[in-house]
Order: sequence, then C-alpha cells, then structure tokens
Amino acid sequence: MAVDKEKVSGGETRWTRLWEDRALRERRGGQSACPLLCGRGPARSGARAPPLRMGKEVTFAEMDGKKFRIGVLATRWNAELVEAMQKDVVDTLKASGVENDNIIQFKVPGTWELPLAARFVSITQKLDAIVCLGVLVKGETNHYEYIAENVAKSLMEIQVQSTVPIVFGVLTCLTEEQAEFRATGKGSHAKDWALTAVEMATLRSSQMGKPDQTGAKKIGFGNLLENAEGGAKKVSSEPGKKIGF
Ligand SMILES: Nc1c(NC[C@H](O)[C@H](O)[C@H](O)CO)[nH]c(=O)[nH]c1=O
Ligand SMILES: CC(=O)[C@@H](O)COP(=O)(O)O
Repeated sequence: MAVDKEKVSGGETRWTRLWEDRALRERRGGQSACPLLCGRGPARSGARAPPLRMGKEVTFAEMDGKKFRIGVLATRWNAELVEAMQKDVVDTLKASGVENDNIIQFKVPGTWELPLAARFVSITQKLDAIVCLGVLVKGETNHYEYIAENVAKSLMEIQVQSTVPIVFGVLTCLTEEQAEFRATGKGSHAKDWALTAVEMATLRSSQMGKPDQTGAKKIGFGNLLENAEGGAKKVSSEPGKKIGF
C-alpha cells in the first residue's frame, strides 16, 4: 500500500489505514509493514508489540452528570457544522444524566466572540462547565490565525482564572473538507467534548466543593459568593446577589 495522504473513504486517509494495519499485524505478533516504522522497536526484534497506545481516541469512565449545569456556547458562523457538533454535545450530556433544564445554550456570532461570552457566563459561577463550539476555516488571509491563536489562549485563561472548565470545541481547519469530516460523523469529537465537560465538572466538584441551594460553592471556611462589583468574591454566610440566569 502506498504511503500518501490520499483519501480512501469517508474522509479517512491512507495513514489511518496504515496505522490500523500495523496495529493488527503487531497484535498478531507479525512485523510492521509500515516503511516509516521499520527498524524500530518490537517490530524489528520480532518480539510481540505492546498494544498500540496512539490514535485520536480518549476513553471515559461512566459518569453521572445529574447535579451539573453545563453551558454550551455555539457560533452562527459555519452554522450547519457547528449545529451538528452542538447536537452531539447536547445528546451526550443528556445521556450522561445532565438534565435538559441544566443545559444552558447560547449563540454568538463567531469564534472570536466565544471568549467574552465564556467570561460572561463563567463569572457568575453558576455553571459547572462550559463547552465552546466553533468552526474556523482558513481563508485567503491570516485572519484565521489571529482568531485561532487568541481564542485558544483566551479560553485557557478564562478557565484557569474562573476555575470553570471550558472545553475547547473549536475546529481549526485548513479546508472545508477537514471541517466537515471533523464536525459530522466519524471524525467528530463532539461526544468526547460533552464527556470531558462532565468529567471536569465532577473533578471540580470533588475538589472545590459542591453547590448548595444558594448557588454558592462551599470551600474551606465559608461560602464563596458573587458580589455586585463584577464577580469579585467575598466570604459570607449570606446569599449573594443574583447575577445571570
Ligand atoms: N472566519 C471565521 C470567523 N470569523 C468571524 C469572527 O469570528 C468574528 O465573528 C468577527 O470577526 C466579528 O468579531 N468566525 C468563525 O467562527 N469561523 C470562521 O471561519
Ligand atoms: C475579515 C474577514 O472575515 C475576511 O476578510 C477574512 O478573509 P479570509 O477568511 O479569506 O482570510
């Protein structure tokens, strides 16, 4: 089989095929036929190769999202593709036990708007995780690079600052074909993104305290509450001013 990146079917490439063929052969104790891998490791020595640990896959334990409120921010740019990912995210959240009323969905114009929207909805501390969805496709100028780099950086900053997990569900594609493959069907990671949100919400809850009926998070000696001055927090036993939804 030739080694090139030509598409074979359903958007997968010959590379995918080569890796799958190699994994199969090595699990059977045979030699790798991949020219790029010859002369390396167990395939050369004839020893049985360990299970392949590479690939675009992540596994999740079973989780219960019943107590969580998850935000989903989605763009209207490339609406059809984003909506396909949004549907997978929402369906998977529900299948993980997140209640319909606890899936709070917002639309924004484009990917550039995602960080500020994520800041608006994370500052209230009323969401346990946020999934941000967008599709960037490179055009003729370097517009795409500016958006991709800054949005990725900002979303990371916002999640670290706010402690609200933000899932990076933004595709940064060089072609429309790449975008379509990754937004729909086999190439989509949208279900993983939903599970990542539930897993990170679970971790946050176990480490940071559980929400109580006031919506405040119990940490350490008292309740952390939002105040009226833009989300700065104070420690108090009084309920905080209601912000957001
Ligand atoms: N080119 C893409 C954009 N561009 C629009 C920006 O995100 C933004 O809405 C505008 O600059 C106004 O601030 N957005 C995408 O989501 N995907 C693109 O490919
Ligand atoms: C400002 C724009 O959205 C546009 O001019 C960028 O062009 P391109 O997507 O071809 O780089």
